[in-house]
Amino acid sequence: MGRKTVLEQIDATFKAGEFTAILGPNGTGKTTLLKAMMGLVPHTGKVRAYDESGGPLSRTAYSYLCQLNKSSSELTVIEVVLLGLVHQLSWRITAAQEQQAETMLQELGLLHLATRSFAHLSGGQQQLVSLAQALIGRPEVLLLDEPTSALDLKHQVQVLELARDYTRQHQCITVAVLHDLSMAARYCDRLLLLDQGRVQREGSPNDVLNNETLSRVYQVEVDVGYCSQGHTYVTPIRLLPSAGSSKQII
Ligand SMILES: Nc1ncnc2c1ncn2[C@@H]1O[C@H](COP(=O)(O)OP(=O)(O)OP(=O)(O)O)[C@@H](O)[C@H]1O
Repeated sequence: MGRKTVLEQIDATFKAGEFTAILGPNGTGKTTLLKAMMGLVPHTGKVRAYDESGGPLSRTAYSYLCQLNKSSSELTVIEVVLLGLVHQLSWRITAAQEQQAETMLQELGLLHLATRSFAHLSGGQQQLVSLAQALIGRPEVLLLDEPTSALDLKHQVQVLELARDYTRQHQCITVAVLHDLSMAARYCDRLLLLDQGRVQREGSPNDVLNNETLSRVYQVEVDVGYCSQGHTYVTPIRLLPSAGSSKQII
């Protein structure tokens, strides 16, 4: 990025039908990795995606949900969702495309907002509508940057279940940047833990989430446990002395 190297020696493979979370501290290169996969930042090395026959996937097969920024767009909610079909739209929006957008909104429980101004929605509602936009084109590669950052618990579960189910049903390659380690463990098949621009650990939630690795990467003493259903959860205990004062922010 400019003359600054953000990521180094990233060697990762993402498989169709797998939901992968990218984890790691702030400023460590997670968004940059998604942007490199989208071809949005200059990078050396290669990012390649293949279809079932081994041919390269076209850019139109990718969908990218960027980090939440409150938008002042004058478009209505349904217009924002239809933009997700931008590669298929012509001068006229067909009734079928409009129906597709309504179905997508219905699936996310947002149909009642269809004619509202996108700018006047809450942050969480804008995030859900943006997800509808990302999904409507049935992407084969779905890149989600903190898709649940503005959502309450119910909507976090809804979004992560939807992303997981979509990934399996459509054999999509789905990669999401997440900060909630327990949610990542609950919904993702694979975790990729980044720190200082490098992959520190990757694998199943059980492989990646352990006290030693998380304490080292986040500088926080944590307790990694298993709930009665067998899911991994991470509870923070305290900042480690090497992390500095809790009053000093970044
Ligand atoms: N447009 C930019 N120009 C220059 N440097 C940038 C730019 N965007 C990001 N960076 C730098 O690249 C590094 C990685 O940023 P990135 O946004 O990828 O981190 P991140 O892991 O996604 O962080 P967060 O969890 O805070 O969203 C940071 O040091 C950041 O300052």
